[in-house]
Amino acid sequence: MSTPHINAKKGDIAETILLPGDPLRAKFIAETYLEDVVRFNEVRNMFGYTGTYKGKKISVMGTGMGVPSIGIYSYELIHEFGVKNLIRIGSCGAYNKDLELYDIILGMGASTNSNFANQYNLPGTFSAIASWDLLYKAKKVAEEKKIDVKVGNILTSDVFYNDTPNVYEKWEKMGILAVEMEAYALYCNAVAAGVNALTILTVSDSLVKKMETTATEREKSFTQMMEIALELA
Ligand SMILES: O=P(O)(O)O[C@H]1O[C@H](CO)[C@@H](O)[C@H]1O
Ligand SMILES: O=c1cc[nH]c(=O)[nH]1
Repeated sequence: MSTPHINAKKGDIAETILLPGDPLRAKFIAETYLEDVVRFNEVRNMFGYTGTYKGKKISVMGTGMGVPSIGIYSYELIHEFGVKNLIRIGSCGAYNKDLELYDIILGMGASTNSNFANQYNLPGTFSAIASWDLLYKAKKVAEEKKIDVKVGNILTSDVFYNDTPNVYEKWEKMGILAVEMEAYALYCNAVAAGVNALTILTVSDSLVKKMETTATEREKSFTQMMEIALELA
């Protein structure tokens, strides 16, 4: 049951999958946390792995950057491979002044400047929200692990390098905690198919404080977010 983008058979991919944007973050998670790992995808170097974590089957795969990319992968995972729980684990830029590097956010909802939801021909604006079950579980896991998490609205942006200076201040005024580039599409695809999705983010940089982590840190050091997500299988 291969697709143009995923060279795997149904059954090769677990019902629960972690989805970092970076395929090398997927490789790191598979190598660091999973047992009995099999790589099920390498098309376009978008590595995907299935293994077990504490005895439970779980997969992890990169999604690439941006709404179109995660739109493709999440749609195929849901509709061709029967995936039921899709947990994005991404980096984000803080809009809120109280957020520090490495803080963790659970994306209860995603706002956007993307037109992804136009395809549904809705007579209004669609609010994309996380699965309550996954959100609730992730919050409980974080509490058990004594990891502080912020829960709230995030922005899924089509633009990384924005030509309009300080546009983040308008979103911050509306309670947006941080910006990333995929959650809105993931939530749309999940809810339209009746499956579950959640986005967990680690603050990789702050637009307010003008601080940032390195590429290697983004690949390998956001382990608290990974460890929360792994418990959701
Ligand atoms: O770290 P990932 O998961 O890729 O997430 C964020 O990082 C990328 C931009 O650097 C975008 O994909 C954004 O959503
Ligand atoms: O989309 C993103 C991700 C991380 N940091 C940002 O500033 N934007």
